[in-house]
Amino acid sequence: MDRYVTTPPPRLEIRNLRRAFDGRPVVDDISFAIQPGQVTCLLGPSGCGKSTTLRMIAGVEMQDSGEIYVDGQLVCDTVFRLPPERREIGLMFQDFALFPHLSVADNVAFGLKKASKAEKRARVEELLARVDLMRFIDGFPHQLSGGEQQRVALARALAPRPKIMLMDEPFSGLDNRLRDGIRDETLNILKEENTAVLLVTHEPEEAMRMADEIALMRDGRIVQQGAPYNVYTRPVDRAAVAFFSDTNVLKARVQGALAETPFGQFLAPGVPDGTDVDIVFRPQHVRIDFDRNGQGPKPTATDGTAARGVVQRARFMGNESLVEFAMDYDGSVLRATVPNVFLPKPGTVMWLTIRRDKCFIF
Ligand SMILES: Nc1ncnc2c1ncn2[C@@H]1O[C@H](COP(=O)(O)OP(=O)(O)OP(=O)(O)O)[C@@H](O)[C@H]1O
Repeated sequence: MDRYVTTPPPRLEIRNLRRAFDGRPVVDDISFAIQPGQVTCLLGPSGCGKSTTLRMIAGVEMQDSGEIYVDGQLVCDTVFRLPPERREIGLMFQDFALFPHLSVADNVAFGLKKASKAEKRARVEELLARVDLMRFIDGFPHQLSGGEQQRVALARALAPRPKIMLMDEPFSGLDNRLRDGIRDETLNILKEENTAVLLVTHEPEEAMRMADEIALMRDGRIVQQGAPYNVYTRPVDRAAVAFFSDTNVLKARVQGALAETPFGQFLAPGVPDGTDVDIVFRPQHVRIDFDRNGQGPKPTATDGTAARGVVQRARFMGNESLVEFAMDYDGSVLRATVPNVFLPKPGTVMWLTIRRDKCFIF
């Protein structure tokens, strides 16, 4: 019996990928790996280098340095370059453009160059059944809705059994209600096919919904990588918090490992005396209490001291209400969200506390 258990190499691995345009680094030393059946999301604002990374993996853009491996085999470095069509990579982009003059069946069969007629037909039928579109097999793209076209595009991309699927904002052309369903369905099919998926998006909700792992990108670099829960709850910096949600910021100076604020003291272990810090927290972690004869709630260890604020504006957002307060201590605005309907009148005096365990100090 074999005494050694070897772990297979990742389905896709990129090492130290770099690309500059006109001397400006656009992809700046990016490395990551994706296993079969895993969805990794490159998430970041417009222009941070997501699409360029994807294009290098697809083979339509050359890197300045770095390597790309599929199943442990070198696909591309600065000397060797496997042509795009031999990389066994499927592509899905926002403007997925089915071929308008080809039938649905011929669109799906497009990448099956080497297969026999019978094999092609079998694979086309299998995939169209999988995306629940067999009834359109002899139809043409213009007879399909946007969502149906998207599902044909998925079937077309999957037909040659790619090892890796690269998706660049593939759902952004669809309207909201349709999008959730198609996203989930696409994800199920990709998982069943055991495809490694690299999805590019600038929408945190999409990344949280789809990804097993998020790689947060900024200015050509990956600033944080991990499971969505970890990236959301343990952000590396203020911008990483702000990328996922609205934020509030308190400024404070540290003395004796404590940051003094109108909401009481915050622990700042290891921060040198005299350092100015930002205490960052999300609106859902602000607690609101009514004013009782000019008093707020008593200080507690978990919520600190209450600070007095006056309601400026309250808006109903569907699942929650967003209330903006002008704070007494310096007139700055803090935002709080409250589940369901909570619409106090502008001018109402209230007391705010902040959940200590949900704050980030940078
Ligand atoms: N061929 C090119 N020549 C010059 N600059 C380029 C080229 N391709 C991309 N860029 C620049 O590189 C930067 C990153 O572009 P890229 O498309 O990778 O970003 P992105 O994160 O995908 O953004 P978006 O979500 O808007 O597509 C941008 O500033 C872009 O203008």
